[in-house]
Amino acid sequence: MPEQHDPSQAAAPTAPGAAVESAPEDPEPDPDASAVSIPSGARLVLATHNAGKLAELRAMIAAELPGLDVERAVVDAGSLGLPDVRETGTTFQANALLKAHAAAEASGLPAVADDSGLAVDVLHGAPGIFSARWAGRHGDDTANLELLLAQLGDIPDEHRAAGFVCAAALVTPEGAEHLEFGHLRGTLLQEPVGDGGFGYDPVLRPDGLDVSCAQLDPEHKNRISHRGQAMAALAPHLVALLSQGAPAAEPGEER
Ligand SMILES: O=c1nc[nH]c2c1ncn2[C@H]1C[C@H](O)[C@@H](COP(=O)(O)OP(=O)(O)OP(=O)(O)O)O1
Ligand SMILES: [Mg+2]
Repeated sequence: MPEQHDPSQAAAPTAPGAAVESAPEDPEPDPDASAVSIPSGARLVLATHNAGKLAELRAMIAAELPGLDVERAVVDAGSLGLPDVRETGTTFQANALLKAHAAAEASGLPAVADDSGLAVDVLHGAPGIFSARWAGRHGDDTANLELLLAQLGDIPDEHRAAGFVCAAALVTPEGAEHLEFGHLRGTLLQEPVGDGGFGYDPVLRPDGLDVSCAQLDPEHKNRISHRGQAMAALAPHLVALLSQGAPAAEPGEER
């Protein structure tokens, strides 16, 4: 009987940075081997499946690492085909670390993950880590926000203090971890306002401003946001990691 082997069905384990043309003739794939194909030039994985976060994280990394070719060097979990990680942790930091470890292990590249959410004072910090699934179904921003507004329907402005929280984790394939936090305090509006951003942006008015997060231009939001703060704190670690094995220093720079 001829051996059944369809190379198009085979998953190719790849070394970090290697472009794979064809599958190996190995009929017994190693279950531990990565089935992820890494585009050449990739240096960092953003371990998120949230398009809104991804756009913000890419812009932040471009701003923090001006020498980096972000288009090429920064890939995301979705485009690598990495599965969504079950967020089994009970804190933002635990879930950020879970997501970053999973992506770093699967890709062989350093990975950054963000676990974030909205914490409402009168709800003792809820929705918190349950922000993305507050209305029951994961990632339905409109349903989440409408449920929250309905729950707080009787609460007057002076008791609507809330804040975004972000834990950002950088994990290397060897398992080294860096974890940083950021917060953005504000007041929950009675109705959604603005059409920028994502998630709960239309219902949080940052302290000191008279617009919602969804009315800020992206640069302004990133400058003051929970995610912006956490990523700024992570930046020196990212710079140190990504400058390892980097080409040359700037002309004239002492080494
Ligand atoms: O700047 C923000 N502006 C508005 N809403 C935000 C923000 N930052 C987090 N949020 C909300 C969205 C989601 O309801 C939850 C994050 O949940 P979180 O599990 O961290 O992300 P996710 O599941 O959407 O994507 P992933 O886990 O793949 O990164 O908090
Ligand atoms: Mg999530």
